[in-house]
Amino acid sequence: MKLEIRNLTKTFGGVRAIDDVSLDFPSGSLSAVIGPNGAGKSTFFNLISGAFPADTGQVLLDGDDVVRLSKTARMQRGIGRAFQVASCFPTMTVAENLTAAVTAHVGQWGNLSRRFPPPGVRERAGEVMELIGLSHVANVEAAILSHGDQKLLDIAIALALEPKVLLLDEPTAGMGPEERWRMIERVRGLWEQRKLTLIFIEHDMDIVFRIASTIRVLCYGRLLAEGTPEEIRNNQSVIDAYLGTEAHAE
Ligand SMILES: Nc1ncnc2c1ncn2[C@@H]1O[C@H](COP(=O)(O)OP(=O)(O)OP(=O)(O)O)[C@@H](O)[C@H]1O
Repeated sequence: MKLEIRNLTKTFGGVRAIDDVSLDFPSGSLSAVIGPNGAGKSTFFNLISGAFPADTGQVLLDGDDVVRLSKTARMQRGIGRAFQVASCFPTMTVAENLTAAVTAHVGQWGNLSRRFPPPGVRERAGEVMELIGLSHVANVEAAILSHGDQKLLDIAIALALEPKVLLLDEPTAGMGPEERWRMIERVRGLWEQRKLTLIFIEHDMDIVFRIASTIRVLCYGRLLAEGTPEEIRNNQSVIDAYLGTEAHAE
């Protein structure tokens, strides 16, 4: 699914968090959004997912403007999102969390409190678990998972809703180097397998340069540059505003 952003703007008080940003994300593309702290990256995701209303501009999904739709309606149209901080039910197991997400997705909220999920739901939850590599912890409570597995669960919950466009806000935040690469390889695998239009925010430039085919740089709410890893690495304004500083180091 193709995502096009047209002249998107959002202000908070006097701050232009996103300032007239237009960007195209072709169907099946893998893009990174980078930029210094406070550049507007999370706000950009919030405007796409519908967590915040935009002041002006359009969010087009395969040509249809969804900017006035609610978060839930956008989710139903195919926009999925996983967060910096895991958003699962901590006292439920991995399998239960996914079963709940799939049940909700198939419009069976009323069934959530029942002992047995509706037909097909358990299988679908199992598929997502397999796909993301969490089957070995299916019966473990979310709260006691490792940090990396909690993030994977968060992505799995987003995937249970069968998104076409997936937004990942710092999927590797807080992970050690080894766990980080494992996570990113899994994300790349998902993107390939599901033919997702995937957009991720990331501060680790090694990861960004290694896996993104296109990089978009935000700075003070504006689009500073976009291009291939090679183009961005050599872009003087990006070096001045971001890469040449320590701002991207965690
Ligand atoms: N809910 C909000 N209310 C008021 N101001 C906000 C809100 N959300 C973001 N802002 C402001 O908008 C600007 C952009 O913030 P945003 O969190 O989108 O940046 P970011 O690039 O994601 O930063 P970071 O890399 O630190 O996560 C900042 O000046 C921030 O203070």
